[in-house]
Amino acid sequence: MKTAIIGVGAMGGAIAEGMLHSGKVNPADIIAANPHTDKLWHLVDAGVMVTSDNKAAAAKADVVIVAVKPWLAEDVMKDLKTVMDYRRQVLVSVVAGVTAAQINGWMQKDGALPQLFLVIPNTAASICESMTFIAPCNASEHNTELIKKLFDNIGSTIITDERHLAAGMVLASCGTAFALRYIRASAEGGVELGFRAAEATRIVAQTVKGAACLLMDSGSHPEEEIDKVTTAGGLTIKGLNAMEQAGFTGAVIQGLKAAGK
Ligand SMILES: NC(=O)C1=CN([C@@H]2O[C@H](COP(=O)(O)OP(=O)(O)OC[C@H]3O[C@@H](n4cnc5c(N)ncnc54)[C@H](O)[C@@H]3O)[C@@H](O)[C@H]2O)C=CC1
Ligand SMILES: O=C(O)[C@@H]1CCC=N1
Repeated sequence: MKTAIIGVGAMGGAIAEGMLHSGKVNPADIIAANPHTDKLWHLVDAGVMVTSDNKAAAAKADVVIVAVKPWLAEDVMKDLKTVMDYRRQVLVSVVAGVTAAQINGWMQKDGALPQLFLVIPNTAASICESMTFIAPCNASEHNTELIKKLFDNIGSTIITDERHLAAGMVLASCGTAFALRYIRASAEGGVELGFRAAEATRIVAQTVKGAACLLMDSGSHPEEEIDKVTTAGGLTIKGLNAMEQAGFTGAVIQGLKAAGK
């Protein structure tokens, strides 16, 4: 199965990197299309076909993933429509905020619509740790299974509907930046406590990874694991209470809601 990635920037690039990293996708089955191919030589070296011609890339693929900025999506997709065969090809849009209705309006061809998937991954796709949301729109069960398998290669997937994509994106795609900002804040505190910046960042990153793994391995509630850390009258509870007094939980929820508007 050949996959074309149209737009190989932060997100499209992470998908390509992840597919390579997984070892489960043959590099020769990936076609990467970007107007500027000069930054994509590492993909060429890995065996990926790279081109600046979107239509040539799409024509060769079974799955066409569009990963351009939202304001370019209409022109890019209308251009792809001229070469896509909806009987054998599937369209995947990772373009945030562009709806199935909009895409169907652009892609409708002689009364036919493409089998469409709205997909929201995150940049951890590059190391096969994405949390990816997949919303099938006029797609068969067979193709839904196929697209799920493709994105399972680069992390964890949830099949959902279009209504839930925005919330998923805020939690998991924007959420990558939010989690990293916590790490940066904590590392800055670590420097004040006496660690060098790089050392503090490594310590906090490992701590956050460990905390996430505790939840994922045990399925326990965060508060259950927090209870194991907070000694009565101890240090942790003083830290947690000071953070809450400064509005920690409220600030996180406000940030999520602002991003989701
Ligand atoms: N960055 C993220 O964490 C996430 C991004 N998205 C969505 O992915 C899409 C891409 O975002 P980023 O990768 O962050 O942007 P980006 O700017 O890093 O990448 C876009 C790429 O498209 C290329 N491009 C520009 N014009 C093109 C054309 N006519 N044909 C083909 N390629 C073209 C650019 O050269 C660039 O490499 C956006 O729609 C965004 O909403 C979705 C989920 C997460
Ligand atoms: O910030 C953005 O608009 C895009 C969508 C999710 C992550 N990056």
